[in-house]
Amino acid sequence: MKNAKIIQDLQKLGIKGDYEVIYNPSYEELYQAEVSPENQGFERAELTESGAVSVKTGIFTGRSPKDRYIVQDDISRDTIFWDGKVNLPTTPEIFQSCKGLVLDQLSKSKKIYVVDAFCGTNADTRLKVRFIVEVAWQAHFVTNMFIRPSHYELENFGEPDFTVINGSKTTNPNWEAQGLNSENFIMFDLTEKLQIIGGTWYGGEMKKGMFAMMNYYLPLKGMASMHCSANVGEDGDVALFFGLSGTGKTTLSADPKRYLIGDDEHGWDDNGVFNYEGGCYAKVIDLSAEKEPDIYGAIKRDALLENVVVNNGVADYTDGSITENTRVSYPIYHINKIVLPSKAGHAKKIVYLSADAFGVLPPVSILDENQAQYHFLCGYTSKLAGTERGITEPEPSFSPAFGEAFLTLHPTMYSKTLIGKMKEHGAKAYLVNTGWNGTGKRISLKDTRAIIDAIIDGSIENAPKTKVPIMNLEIPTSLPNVSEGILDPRDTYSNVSEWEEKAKDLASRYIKNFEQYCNTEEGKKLVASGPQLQEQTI
Ligand SMILES: Nc1ncnc2c1ncn2[C@@H]1O[C@H](COP(=O)(O)OP(=O)(O)O)[C@@H](O)[C@H]1O
Ligand SMILES: C=C(OP(=O)(O)O)C(=O)O
Ligand SMILES: [Mn+2]
Repeated sequence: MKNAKIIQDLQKLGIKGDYEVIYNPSYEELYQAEVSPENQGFERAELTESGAVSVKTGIFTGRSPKDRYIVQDDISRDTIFWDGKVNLPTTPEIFQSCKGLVLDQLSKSKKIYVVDAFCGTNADTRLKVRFIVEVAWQAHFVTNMFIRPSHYELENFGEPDFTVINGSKTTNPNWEAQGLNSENFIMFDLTEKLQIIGGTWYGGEMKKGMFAMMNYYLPLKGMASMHCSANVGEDGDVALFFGLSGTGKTTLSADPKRYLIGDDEHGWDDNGVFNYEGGCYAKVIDLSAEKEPDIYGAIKRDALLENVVVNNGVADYTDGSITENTRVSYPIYHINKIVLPSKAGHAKKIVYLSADAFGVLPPVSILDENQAQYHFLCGYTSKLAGTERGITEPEPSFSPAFGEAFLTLHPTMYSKTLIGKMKEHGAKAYLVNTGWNGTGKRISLKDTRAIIDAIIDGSIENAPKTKVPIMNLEIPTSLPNVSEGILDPRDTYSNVSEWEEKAKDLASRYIKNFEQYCNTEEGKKLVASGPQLQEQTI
């Protein structure tokens, strides 16, 4: 019996005691478990009018990067990028101590949910991940977000490649003596191939945790591993949308004219682009059926809302009183136009989404090959409110590969692999500002969508163009269906000198940030492709 084998596996891992195992529950079983009156506190879910259930994730409504550690040992020592910020080192001893806490917590459970799922569409590069959780909606979350194996695949799942044990109900009392940041922890051990979680209930730690692991294994095999959404047109033309949280990956990839490949995490190998996930995780703050019909329509039975205010069973998407980072997860087939399995050919258009809080960047710039590399390494954008603890308003940030928080290797590993693929397949890159301009307002979704259309149908290449000084960017001055007077950011200021002042400030930030890449000839060569404080002389 499968369950007897799973219980044996859990006992071997150190989850003792007498518990019932619920293995890969169906959506119906998950629903019954989530709304059970036995649930306490944040375990509870409530049914909403759309058919989706809604939960609160407790004090953690976003990721907690300062509590995230990777064990430093013989496997990780010389491979992980120990930048002192994203990948914080911990010792095998501290990991074992926290693992003990998580095992003790689960050993007290009467019910344990075990979900076996895939991370990665292709059999040769996917991770077979086993999630072990005690909260029903956490099992629902990973069922939505990861690739659901077929019955046949589940029968033949074999040993997992990676295991995630979520002990969100426990915290670490020894954190101070152990020199950790807090009683909460998210830890990875690459030798044991294990992620453990304590303190935080936020499901994003499991989702982005496995993304960080794919970001480790795939580039080491020469593949690009990317924080981007992806879609494909009728002709098989693939577009990628890179960007930090809140910049528009999910929104802009749900395009009724195209087929969705995935909304957040992809690889690119010799055959093309492929999704890591089996679902989407969309922001729902201010969501409306008019502006975002595909995402709105995806919120139905089996979708899982997080931290949304619900009044008498009706979700109020305008209410950000719990967090700005209100979310919904749903299986990818809740979007009407998709490709399944989630993969397609090689990408032809690469869009870097940047939400510029300074209002300096043009809504769209056309990048040449060196600029494509320069801006990918810079990853200039803003951290938007909500997805990370402590971020409450847009904070300018240079996030290499538009995903610094999830890079396990040196940033140049990601630029090398991506730029290599781009050159091989003749892909063109564009920098799109989905943030602010001189009006003080965010560029409208309608304008951004028209810009994306012009990139995808190629009309941007035939548009009249000009060069924006200081930022050293080439822009179109007119595009079909894009509002007049916004394409050149200088036109959105009452006085051009205002823009210039801000642009100089931003340019010096770019230049300073890029110094870290100037210790190689290759890096130094790219400086000329970035913003310039002096007029360039040839
Ligand atoms: N011009 C714009 N382009 C894209 N998104 C915009 C724009 N203006 C406002 N938004 C809003 O910003 C958010 C983008 O979030 P999302 O697509 O989930 O980002 P990501 O997937 O990159 O985290 C959505 O709530 C969307 O409605
Ligand atoms: C879910 C996250 O990001 P995104 O908004 O890119 O989906 C996250 O950063 O935890
Ligand atoms: Mn997203």
